[in-house]
Amino acid sequence: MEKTVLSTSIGNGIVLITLNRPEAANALSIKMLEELRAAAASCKFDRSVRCIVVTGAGEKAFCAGADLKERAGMDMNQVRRTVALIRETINELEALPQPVIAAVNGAAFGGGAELALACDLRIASETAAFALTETSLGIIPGAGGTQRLPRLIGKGRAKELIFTARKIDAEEARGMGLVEYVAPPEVLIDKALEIADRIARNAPVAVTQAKFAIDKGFDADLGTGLAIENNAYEVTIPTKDRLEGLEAFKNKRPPIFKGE
Ligand SMILES: C/C=C/C(=O)SCCNC(=O)CCNC(=O)[C@H](O)C(C)(C)COP(=O)(O)OP(=O)(O)OC[C@H]1O[C@@H](n2cnc3c(N)ncnc32)[C@H](O)[C@@H]1OP(=O)(O)O
Repeated sequence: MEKTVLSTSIGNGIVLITLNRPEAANALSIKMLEELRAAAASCKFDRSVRCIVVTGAGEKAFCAGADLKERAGMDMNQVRRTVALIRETINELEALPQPVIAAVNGAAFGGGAELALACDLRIASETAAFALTETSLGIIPGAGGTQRLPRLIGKGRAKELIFTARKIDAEEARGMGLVEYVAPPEVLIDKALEIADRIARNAPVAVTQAKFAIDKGFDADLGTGLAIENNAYEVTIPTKDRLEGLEAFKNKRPPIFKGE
């Protein structure tokens, strides 16, 4: 049976994860969720992985969210179980120690938008569109959308998008701070990989600790956040990479970081 998630190591510690159901707008079937979970788990424990890029196969959709055809045949308990699977998979992707970049190549609707929201950075194709369509389907965003969207773009804008289920294009998304960059479709992956490569060249322990400090500190009060930052900094002090950074600076050469 064809894989619905392709995980490809493309060198320099970068892994490209492709949602691969273009004929179904890359909707999150149970099989795809299980494969995505497995792909995330294999990155989590692999110290050689320094950055992950997630994209969708085809030109039309990044991810159309929950598989609504699969859902149509489910009873209420199966729906609960499937929504929990979507939520957990997206949470696990967010919790990866390495940075995760969404290369949004087309429509990111419902759970697809929520997947993008759980990534650390979002690069959108000029042809991308975003929407939390759930209220138009009689449900609410159930995979973090009601929580991550207001944290990213503010409560009022998030409420407007969620209450109206309005679709926005890539430029509007950028204006709101929902995406960091917009790129022409033909260079979207190159742009995402360029950023991934810049990240992958930095000291892995430093990058993962910076992610940890930002994510864990973001919702805390400032004092707690600064204490989290201090602890995260402490982790970098005994590393060989810190000494390599100093040595490379002294010798005016690029550092070679090993993640130790
Ligand atoms: C916790 C999470 C909750 C949720 O995620 S709720 C679901 C939220 N998702 C949506 O509201 C998206 C619904 N889909 C769409 O709006 C459109 O589709 C797209 C904009 C994504 C793509 O539009 P276009 O390029 O015109 O293609 P197309 O003909 O509509 O779709 C291609 C094939 O993909 C199937 N498909 C699209 N979305 C889903 C989906 N979410 N679940 C299952 N199948 C989907 C279609 O039916 C069709 O298939 P066929 O060719 O057999 O007619």
